[in-house]
Amino acid sequence: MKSFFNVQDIGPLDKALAEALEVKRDRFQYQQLGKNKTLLMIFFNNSLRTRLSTQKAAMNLGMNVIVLDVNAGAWKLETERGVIMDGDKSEHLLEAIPVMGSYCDVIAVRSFAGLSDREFDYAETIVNQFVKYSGRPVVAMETATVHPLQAFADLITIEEHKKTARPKVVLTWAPHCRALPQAVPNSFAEWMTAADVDFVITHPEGYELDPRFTKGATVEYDQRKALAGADFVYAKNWSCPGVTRPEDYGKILSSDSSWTIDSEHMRWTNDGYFMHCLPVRRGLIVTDDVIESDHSLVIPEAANREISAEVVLKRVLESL
Ligand SMILES: CCC[C@H](NC(C)=O)C(=O)O
Ligand SMILES: NC(=O)OP(=O)(O)O
Repeated sequence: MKSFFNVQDIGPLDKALAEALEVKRDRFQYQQLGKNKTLLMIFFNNSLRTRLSTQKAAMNLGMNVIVLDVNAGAWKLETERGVIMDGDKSEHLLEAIPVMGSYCDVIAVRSFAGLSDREFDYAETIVNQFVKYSGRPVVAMETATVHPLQAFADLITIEEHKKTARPKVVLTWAPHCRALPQAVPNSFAEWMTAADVDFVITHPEGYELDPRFTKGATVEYDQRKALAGADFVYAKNWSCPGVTRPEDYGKILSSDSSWTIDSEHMRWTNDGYFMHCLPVRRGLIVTDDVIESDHSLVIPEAANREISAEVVLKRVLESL
C-alpha cells in the first residue's frame, strides 16, 4: 500500500477486519517487519490519540519513530508557490518535504483543513505535496478532508459490538462552539457506505457532506426519525462543507442544542451504542450521562486506533 487516504486503499473490508482482529490477538507478532524501518510522523496540528496510537502501532511492528511538530521547533514553512519569502516563514515545503523523506521509510501527516478556501482544502494541496515530493509512502493522520485511521478504528469497533449482521449506524451532527473540519464525518461516511451496515446521516440543512464521501447513504434532516432504531449513534460536529452553500464553507450555520445527544435521544434508538472519535466537548456534543453510560464505546473506540494504525503500517511495510 503506497498511501492511505481512502477506504479503497485498504482493499476488501472483510479481509481488513479479519487482519485487525488477528493483530488484536497478538499485536507483537510482526516485530521483525519494521526492523530498521523508520516512521516519520509530521503534525501541523494538535493530537492525543493519533500521536500516541500511531507511534505505539509503529513500535509494535519494530519500527523506529520520529515525531515532528512543525509549528514547535521546525522552521515555519511556506506552502504557497510563486511567493517572495520575506515574511516569517524561513523554509519552503518543497525543500523541507524531500529532506524529511530522506530520513525515513514511511511518512504520516496531520494537516487539518484551513476552512477558508474550499478548493485548496478539497484538493488536499498540503498533503499531496508530501505524496509528490517525499518519495515515501504517505499515511493520512487527518488531512484536510479525510481521517481514515479513525474511520477504520470505528469500523473495527462496530464489528466487535454489533448485535445483528447488518446494524443501523447513524452519523449525527451535533453543535460546537468552534468551526471544525469535515474530515472525520467524510471518512466515517465513506467507510460506512463501503461497509455492510444500514447507514443514515442526519444534520441540519446546509451541512450536506461532499457527495464523493456520502454516495449511497440516506440523509434524514429529522434527527429523531434518523435515530429511531439505531444500533450505533456516531456523533460529530462539522462546519459547513460548502456543498449546497459554497459561500458558507467552513462556517457555523447552527448552534441548535436540540441536536446535543442526551438520554432522550438514546431512548429513540434500538438500545444503541454511543460513539465519538474524541476529543469531545461535553454539554455541546453529548451529555455527561450518555458518554459515561455502559453504552458509550468512546474508550474502546480510541483503543482501536492502535489496531487500525498497526494494520495500515503493516500493509505499508509489506509493500516497501
Ligand atoms: C479527531 C478530531 C480532530 C478535530 N477536532 C478538533 C477539536 O479540532 C476535528 O474535528 O477534525
Ligand atoms: N480522534 C483523534 O484523532 O484524536 P486526536 O485528535 O487526539 O489525535
